[in-house]
Amino acid sequence: MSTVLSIQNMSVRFDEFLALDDVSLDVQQGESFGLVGESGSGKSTLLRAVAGLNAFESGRLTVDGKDYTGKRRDQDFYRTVQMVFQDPYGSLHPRQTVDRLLLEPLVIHGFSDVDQRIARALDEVGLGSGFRFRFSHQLSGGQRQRIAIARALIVEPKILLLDEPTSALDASIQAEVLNLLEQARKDRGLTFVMVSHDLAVISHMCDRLAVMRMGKMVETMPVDALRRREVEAEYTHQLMTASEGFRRK
Ligand SMILES: Nc1ncnc2c1ncn2[C@@H]1O[C@H](COP(=O)(O)OP(=O)(O)OP(=O)(O)O)[C@@H](O)[C@H]1O
Repeated sequence: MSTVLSIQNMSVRFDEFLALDDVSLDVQQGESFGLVGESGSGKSTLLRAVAGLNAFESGRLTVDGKDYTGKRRDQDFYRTVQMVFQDPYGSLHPRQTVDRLLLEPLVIHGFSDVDQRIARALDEVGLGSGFRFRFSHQLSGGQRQRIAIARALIVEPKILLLDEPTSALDASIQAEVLNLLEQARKDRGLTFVMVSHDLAVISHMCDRLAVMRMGKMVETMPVDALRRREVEAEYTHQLMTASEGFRRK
């Protein structure tokens, strides 16, 4: 396995507030890596710093062998890395058709055979060509999230950054979308970095995970260790207990 995403000693500051504090992480090609931690622990900040949506003030980011700094990202980056956000309502322009939403990234990255690619992308996310000329405001939350995933996959990236991709959806739809993502990962050999507040989702979807707290990485472990409750940090125990307590209710 080779490292496809490397973060070394990354820090992000918002004015005086250190939201990400000296975080390091290597993600291997084909791996599914989870980020968990309480609200405000810096999970989204880390993902957004990789994507260039937040600048990082120090540290090193290497993606597919190329170094990136600050917020600047080039076309290679967006061919390699795509991001799917939590809110399927906010992430798609409501007055654009599905066709237009899927065409845009293909044009930006200079793909030809756009019709076949759009048809294939819609099939892959289980919607089919009947959805092609719908406006995104005519779609349910789950359908929108499928389009957001299709839009990310259509440029054939290597890495998907997934920021709570199913937490805005109903439980039954959540499972469908997670299965769809897992299938796409298997079929395409994708690498995932996935943020979730839900340990069960991370346990189901990921090979390894990192626990974050107050901008720091508390511990990194294989998901098997989480399942066997073989965790080292007291904070990880607290997170596990909190999530089990919530589930029992
Ligand atoms: N643009 C910003 N300006 C100022 N502070 C910010 C900004 N973005 C995030 N923060 C702060 O950084 C901290 C980490 O936020 P972040 O969104 O990364 O947390 P999170 O772990 O993803 O939480 P959640 O699970 O609630 O999404 C929080 O205290 C947040 O208020």
